[in-house]
Amino acid sequence: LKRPRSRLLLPPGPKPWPLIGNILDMPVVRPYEKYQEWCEAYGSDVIFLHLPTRPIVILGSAKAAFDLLDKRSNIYSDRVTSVLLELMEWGFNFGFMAYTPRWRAHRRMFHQYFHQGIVNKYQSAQRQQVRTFLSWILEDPANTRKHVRQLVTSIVFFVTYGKKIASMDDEYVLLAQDAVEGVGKATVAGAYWIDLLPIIKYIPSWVPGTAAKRLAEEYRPRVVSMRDKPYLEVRDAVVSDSKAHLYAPPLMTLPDTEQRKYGGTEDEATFDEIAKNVSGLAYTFSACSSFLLAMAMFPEVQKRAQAELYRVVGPSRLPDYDDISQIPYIRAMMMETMRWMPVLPFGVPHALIADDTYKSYHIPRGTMVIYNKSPPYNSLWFRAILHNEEDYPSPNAFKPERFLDEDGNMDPTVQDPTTIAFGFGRRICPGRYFSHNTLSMFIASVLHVFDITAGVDASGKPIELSMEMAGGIIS
Ligand code: HEM
Repeated sequence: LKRPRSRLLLPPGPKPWPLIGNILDMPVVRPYEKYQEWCEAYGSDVIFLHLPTRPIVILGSAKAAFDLLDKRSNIYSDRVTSVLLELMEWGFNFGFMAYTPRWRAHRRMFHQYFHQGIVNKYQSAQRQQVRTFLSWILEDPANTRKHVRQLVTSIVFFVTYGKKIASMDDEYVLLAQDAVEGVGKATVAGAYWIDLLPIIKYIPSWVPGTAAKRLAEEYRPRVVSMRDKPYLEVRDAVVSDSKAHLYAPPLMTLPDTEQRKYGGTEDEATFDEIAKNVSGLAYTFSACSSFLLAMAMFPEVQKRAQAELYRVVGPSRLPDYDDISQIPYIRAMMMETMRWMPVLPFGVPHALIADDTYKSYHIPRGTMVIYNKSPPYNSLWFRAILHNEEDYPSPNAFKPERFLDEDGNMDPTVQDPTTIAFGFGRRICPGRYFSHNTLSMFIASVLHVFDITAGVDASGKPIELSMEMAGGIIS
């Protein structure tokens, strides 16, 4: 009540109830469908929702997302700290931190290890892990999904801790999988009242209506184990100098440089948390899986890529990074994977640290901003941004050619989907260059040695594939 009211109108949206605002309107299942309905009903790509703790703005077009989250990223880079994620002990991960000096310190340090000029240092580990993965598929193609999960976990653990992951049922793979699953469940905006009414965290979890607390209690031990166990194991090995089981000089244990550099300084705690930051695992898993699905659904694309690989690499060796850089079609396939089935349908919500005005509407400080960029194929958002006919004709088709000119080179006039899929402004994904190297090696290596087709059912009939997503914050 004390805050001065702006004379401008708030963006349109469903009518709020006294006190509880739009709590009851918040969709829990397939929220993007409801968001789409609102945008159509109110004829606006900016929708406003009143919630007791903070308002929410939903952006329904790429233009609105760029205008606010990118061009005004000095005020749109905060995060809404989720009570539920905090209760699950996810607070150490800077992707969830508010726009504070602590976040800045983490981001700066993460950047030192993953910026564009340095990521190629990890290429040999990425290449080695992908090649090992090929042998798993050869032996056991029925478990491809599990192998992909093991691969992406192996790459991150190898680079961070110098550890090899022995099997797809490795404790660390399962821990990471479980912990990330908790994020998916916790982050559907408005799904849990605890984020709307934080007082719920003080109510015992046996009281009806405190499902979120029970969810947090279920996932907390898994998150804590994922965060601390591998880190402590490697740190102990470094301290006791028994590094025999480590295969590489890992990021976090380069004893002469990093440890000594940060030991005893204020940066030590930041470095410790960065070293435990295995974020990005689930994103890469999603992208690799979508790519495999696309290949099974669009065999002609697969054939063209294989022909290109055959031309450049030949039949007697596996592709390397130099080869990949000579094949624009592979680069185009990566872009198409990001566009066709984006990894984070809603991105990660940003929040606003100062009052703002957009399209003559007032957006108050503290508003949480969700950009609804890519839910399933048939929704407005998907068409509007990464599936719009104008930028991407026949948007449901997986067509890497759309990014190439007549001579087969990259066509700079086509909007690069990675400018959207990795987020915006000061919060843009800092792991994008690293992920690019993983994904390009994955695509080239898998296609060079395998044909990807749908599996068969019990009667031997090919399984029908569709591009429907399983839901949650990560596709
Ligand atoms: C296909 C793979 C990936 C995709 C599509 C992706 C996408 C994203 C998106 C959309 C965001 C949120 C940006 C925003 O708030 O606007 C993000 C944040 C982040 N990503 Fe990625 N990512 C991928 C892989 C990775 C990898 C491999 C790593 C780690 C090496 C990583 C580390 C992070 C971190 C630390 C953040 C939080 C940044 C912050 O809040 O300041 N990501 N990512």
